[in-house]
Amino acid sequence: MKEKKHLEASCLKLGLERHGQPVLSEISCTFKPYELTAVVGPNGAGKSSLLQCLAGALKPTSGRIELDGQDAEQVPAARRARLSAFLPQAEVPAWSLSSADLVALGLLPWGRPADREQRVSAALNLVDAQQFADRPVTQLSGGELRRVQLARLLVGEAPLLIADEPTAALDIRHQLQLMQNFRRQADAGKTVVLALHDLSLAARFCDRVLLLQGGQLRAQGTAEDVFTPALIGDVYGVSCEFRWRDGVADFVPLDLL
Ligand SMILES: Nc1ncnc2c1ncn2[C@@H]1O[C@H](COP(=O)(O)OP(=O)(O)OP(=O)(O)O)[C@@H](O)[C@H]1O
Repeated sequence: MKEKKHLEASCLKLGLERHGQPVLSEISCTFKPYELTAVVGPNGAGKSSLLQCLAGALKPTSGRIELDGQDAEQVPAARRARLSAFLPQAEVPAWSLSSADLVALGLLPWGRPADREQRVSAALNLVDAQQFADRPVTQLSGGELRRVQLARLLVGEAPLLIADEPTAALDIRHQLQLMQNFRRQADAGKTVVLALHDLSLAARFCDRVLLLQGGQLRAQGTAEDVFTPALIGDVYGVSCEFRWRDGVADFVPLDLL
């Protein structure tokens, strides 16, 4: 089957229960090609659960995910693996693979492409991790390992990229580099969905923001729509300011409410 360059993913009244507790309720939203979407919200709001449903790692309890209008549950697993690439929030390597071999796992849905080594090397370059290529992943620092895992996400050709808190372990240079990478991926036509805690990075790089609270979609829209002191103050329980300059927002949390 012809590989897709672009993919639209939708959640239709998505609901999820974990251990009998509702953690997502009636979430309806669409992720489009050329768009970088940030999923934000307090701890436990349901960001990871939503991303896991989108990636096919969790099965919704109600509602559904559609990929270009087709019910995702009807898409064969091998095909779904070529449509979306997913980086979970925390992933501890179980084996002592080299970084290059870990990155190459991101190419598995496409078999063993002839230019595998060049692709792995290019992906490691994207995250400034080429110097770790031969190093066992068990001998990397937390942020170095995260960059190698990000290279695994970026090495393939999936039109939908999903990453859960990709910047969390990274220093500021590598956070900026990574967000620029994701921006370029979206500008080239990919559908990019990131769970983020850093509201300034979300405002600066993302086209759309989904704000979750208690498993519900509290707001969605542009950063200007969603990042108001009243709404963010209410959802996170902090007084705050957004200082906008040329489309760049500095988010300043001021005090607990
Ligand atoms: N493996 C699990 N089993 C049962 N409940 C879970 C599991 N993982 C998460 N939960 C619950 O699901 C809800 C949503 O969690 P989720 O991890 O999706 O939130 P989150 O917004 O990603 O949070 P954080 O910002 O802390 O990563 C929480 O109430 C959490 O306690």
